Amino acid sequence: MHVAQFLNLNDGTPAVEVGSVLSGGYNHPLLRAWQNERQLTKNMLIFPIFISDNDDDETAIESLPNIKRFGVNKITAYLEPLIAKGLKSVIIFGVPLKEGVKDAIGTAADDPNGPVIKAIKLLRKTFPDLYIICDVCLCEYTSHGHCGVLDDDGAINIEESVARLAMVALNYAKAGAHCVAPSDMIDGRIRMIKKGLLANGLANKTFVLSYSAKFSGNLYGPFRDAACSSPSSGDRKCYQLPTGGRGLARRALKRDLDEGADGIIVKPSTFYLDIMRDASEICQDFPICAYHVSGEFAMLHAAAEKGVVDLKTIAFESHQGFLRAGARLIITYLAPEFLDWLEQ
Ligand SMILES: NCC(=O)CCC(=O)O
Ligand SMILES: [Zn+2]
Ligand SMILES: [Zn+2]
Repeated sequence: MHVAQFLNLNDGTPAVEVGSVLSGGYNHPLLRAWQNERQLTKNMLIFPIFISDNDDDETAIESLPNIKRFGVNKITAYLEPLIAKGLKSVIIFGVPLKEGVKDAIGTAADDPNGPVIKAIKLLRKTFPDLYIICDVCLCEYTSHGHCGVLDDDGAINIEESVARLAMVALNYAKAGAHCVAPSDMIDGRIRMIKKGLLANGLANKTFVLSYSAKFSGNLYGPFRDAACSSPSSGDRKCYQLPTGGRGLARRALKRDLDEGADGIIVKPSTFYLDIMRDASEICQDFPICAYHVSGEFAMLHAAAEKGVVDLKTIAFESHQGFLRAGARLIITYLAPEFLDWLEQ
């Protein structure tokens, strides 16, 4: 019996109508590629690198699979094959390991002989086409491990923090960084950084990529192992956003654009796709970057090791999700793997 008769559809309409059939639109691999709002490409990948002040350092980080901390004498040999495979950009995190180098204002952050400034100069010279982003924060360099300068009562001193962060950003730009990315989340630093760059003739040469929507939470643990940057007391909840703070994130995104950000970061990524979507509306004329943070990366590896997921498949699924939500750049520890996977 015809299905229309069986269902008592006596009006002569077929059971499946013209507009019901979507599958004809994606029944071929090429058609599925056409459905992607954006295809993941090598240009989108930004690889985090940890540079310590031990020049010969090459240390594996247990909680960050396949990721090592390098000294300046070891980093170029590590990056060379990745750049040959198409890596276009890195974001540098400095790690001071030497005894006594951390202080209240994070002097080591922009020490001319410190790891970040040395790495910027070395990478600019060795890899002229590599785009160099520097994370700008104080937490790796302060004795208290907070992201700014503190008052006596332990609260962030906004004025002093912002001034110090702008100084660090300017020194990175002067050393040759193409982009500075302030991750501290302290109010007003984007405007001050822009002012400093402008006053020194560097505003037109330096991209300010603001961590505008950075949430405090449980996903930064492996990074803190790598960068040795856990706060010695308290937490970062008074400057990083609370998990439920969608409205705060929207306000921070608008504020940072007003202050002159050239691009923005949403961090972490997987659990904050709504924020990424918000950012793609609020910052629609700006590049939006997802930061797939250390805890997210470690979770994917752990699940893959347990056989719960396939690493490559889940990596594409998660990163494709960031693009779908509106991101156009991705800071990811999976960059080396993607360079291989995107060749296959
Ligand atoms: N500013 C960098 C971080 O706070 C952590 C990133 C990560 O967990 O990968
Ligand atoms: Zn910090
Ligand atoms: Zn941070």
